[in-house]
Amino acid sequence: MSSEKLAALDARMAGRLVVSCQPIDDGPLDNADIVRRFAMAAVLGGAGAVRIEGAARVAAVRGAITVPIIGIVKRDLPDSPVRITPFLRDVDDLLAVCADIVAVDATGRARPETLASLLGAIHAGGAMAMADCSSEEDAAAAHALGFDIIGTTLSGYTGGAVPQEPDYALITRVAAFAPRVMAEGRIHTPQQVRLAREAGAWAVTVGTAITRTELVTQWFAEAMV
Ligand SMILES: CC(=O)N[C@H](C=O)[C@@H](O)[C@H](O)[C@H](O)COP(=O)(O)O
Repeated sequence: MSSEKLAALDARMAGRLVVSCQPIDDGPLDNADIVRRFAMAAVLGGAGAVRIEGAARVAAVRGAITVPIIGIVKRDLPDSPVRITPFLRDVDDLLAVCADIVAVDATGRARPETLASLLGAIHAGGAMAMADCSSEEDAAAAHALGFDIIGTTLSGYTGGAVPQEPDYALITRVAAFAPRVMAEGRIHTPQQVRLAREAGAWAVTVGTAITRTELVTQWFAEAMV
């Protein structure tokens, strides 16, 4: 990506909070108009960008806000564990509705289309590319391929029990070689945002703690000892 476009990305997103507006599937908030309103409320609260699932929802949000949109498509595939934007047609759909950034699963797991082809399509469409990684190896490979933003999104989600805490160590390790590390995953409090920034995050994404009301309510309900 050109240095001008990267500088523009830094100007809009470096040091900013990103709000992932992905309600729980099939829950009462799982609705395009609610996602649009979550995004508008996030911007009012100070978000520098939003992360939105599905081309139709990106389109709904696009008309309501001017901050960058990170677009993804989530799929449950029968023959691959890759869920986030697995296909070129998903990239095309997100580009068609003007996602500024397209994020894709960048783990080394079996996948239907190559990471290089997804990256090529994102850049050919004029968007920025974000790699959702699970490990330092994923991040190094994605950085070498030319992804603009490296996310810790999938750390803890590729096998075994999901940890409680964010993966600060991974943020630090990736920030040692990549200029734009998105801290993402299990960041639930302002203190955790601060720690992610101290670990070297370029920007920080918070989802569940802002837009999954059922889970946040559960945290509080369970504290009612
Ligand atoms: C692992 C996976 O599929 N993560 C997804 C990626 O889009 C979302 O379900 C997360 O909500 C998002 O990454 C934000 O994280 P958190 O909700 O923990 O703040």
